[in-house]
Amino acid sequence: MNLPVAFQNKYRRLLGDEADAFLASFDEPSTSGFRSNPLKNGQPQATIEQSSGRVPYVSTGYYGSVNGKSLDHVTGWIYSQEPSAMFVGEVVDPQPGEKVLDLCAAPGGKSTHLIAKMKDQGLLVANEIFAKRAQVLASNLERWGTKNTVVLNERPDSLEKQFPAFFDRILVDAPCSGEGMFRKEPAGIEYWNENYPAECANRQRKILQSALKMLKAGGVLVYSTCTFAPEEDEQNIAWLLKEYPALRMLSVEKIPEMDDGRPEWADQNPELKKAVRLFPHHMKGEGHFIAKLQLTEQPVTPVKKKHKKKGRTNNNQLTKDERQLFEKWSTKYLPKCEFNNLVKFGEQLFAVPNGMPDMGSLKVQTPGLHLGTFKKNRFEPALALGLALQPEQMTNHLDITKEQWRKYVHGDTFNVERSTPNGWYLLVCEGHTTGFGKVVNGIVKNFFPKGLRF
Ligand SMILES: C[S@@+](CC[C@H](N)C(=O)[O-])C[C@H]1O[C@@H](n2cnc3c(N)ncnc32)[C@H](O)[C@@H]1O
Repeated sequence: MNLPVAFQNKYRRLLGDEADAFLASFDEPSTSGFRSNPLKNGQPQATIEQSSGRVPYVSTGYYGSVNGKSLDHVTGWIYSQEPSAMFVGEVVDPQPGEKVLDLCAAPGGKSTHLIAKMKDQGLLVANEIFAKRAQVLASNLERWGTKNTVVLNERPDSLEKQFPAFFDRILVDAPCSGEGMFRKEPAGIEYWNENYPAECANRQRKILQSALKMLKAGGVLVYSTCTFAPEEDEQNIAWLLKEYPALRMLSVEKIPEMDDGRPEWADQNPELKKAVRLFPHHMKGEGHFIAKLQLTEQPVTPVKKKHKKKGRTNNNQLTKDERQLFEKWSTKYLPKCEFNNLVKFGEQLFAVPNGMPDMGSLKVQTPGLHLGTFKKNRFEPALALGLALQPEQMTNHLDITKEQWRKYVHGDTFNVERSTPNGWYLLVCEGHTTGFGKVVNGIVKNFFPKGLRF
């Protein structure tokens, strides 16, 4: 790989004897991987059989690539993620019932991992600053089948006022110079110059300042990058520890192939050893830096008074007729499920997770579980609801063949036995809930969203 000379010189200076092995690793093929989804009702056997083994530090992690059109992928039984990035979710280690923020979340590798570790209990706020990327994030989380995730599309400093000292854990998986992505995306090398890591470090510090205003006393902050640059890694953590005396480093349990953080690449503070470096010349994966910190006391920054924002407008409230329509539908088809905090955005119905404060004027991509759409006098269930259900939760579920599933994702109708009663069905293929279909006189009408068909 054609690495810039200044890049090579920098890492020769930093790594000494190890530099040859480090620089040679850029000529090796990149490593891919995937995680299985414990929120679903089975194991993605078909994909696991194609894998080349388990990732030793993530119980749901495997080495191997993913077919984006496979049943396992389309129904969210797996998420494609580079193996060293998988360690971040393990370090965050969120617990069921907690309030967690993933501040730089798209496309959703870490968010899907975090909500899985939370057993989909509590609240995950997944935020992404760029609108297009926030859409991709929402779509990936929809496939994953989460009920307790809100997707926002905000700048970190706009969130501060809405969530003062609110979260138990915050992940800042920061935008960075991406040196660990050079093997996968060699085009990234073109952006690199000697000053680029320092520019990224400035932006990262601003994001960290916002994050700290949203962390509870006793809360945990995890900072990660996919770059090797000390400016963005140890030097940013050294800066945090100086700037915020109420922060302390927490140890990260490492496997032998993982490296300690390098105090000598920052201000010599030995605490920096508690951070972890994943290097591509020491282990399988593209590389990462992760540091875990705890806020020991009251929030370090004076919490700004929450501005009184306009509450949810009447447009978000359901009319009596709509409420009755949904209740009738859910009593018939989902008698064992309970949906709280119902809100409407346009004609779309959502269940907002418990514990989510008023969203005021925030840019909301998805305010919770998308239940469906009101259409004149009908309620039409959403794909997200279908993907968040277990087959036995729905009164009617229909086992379909792989061939029928292919017709479904292509947007076609297909036939079932004429004696099948009319009504809504959760379509289940080889144990995977795939979405809804409506049986009308032996024909399954297709409700797979147009934009996702293939
Ligand atoms: C390393 S990526 C996140 C990857 C994601 N956590 C995952 O695991 O899939 C960093 C993200 O930060 C976003 N970003 C860029 N500039 C930002 C800023 N100034 N503040 C917050 N996020 C930013 C990028 O759009 C990008 O989606």
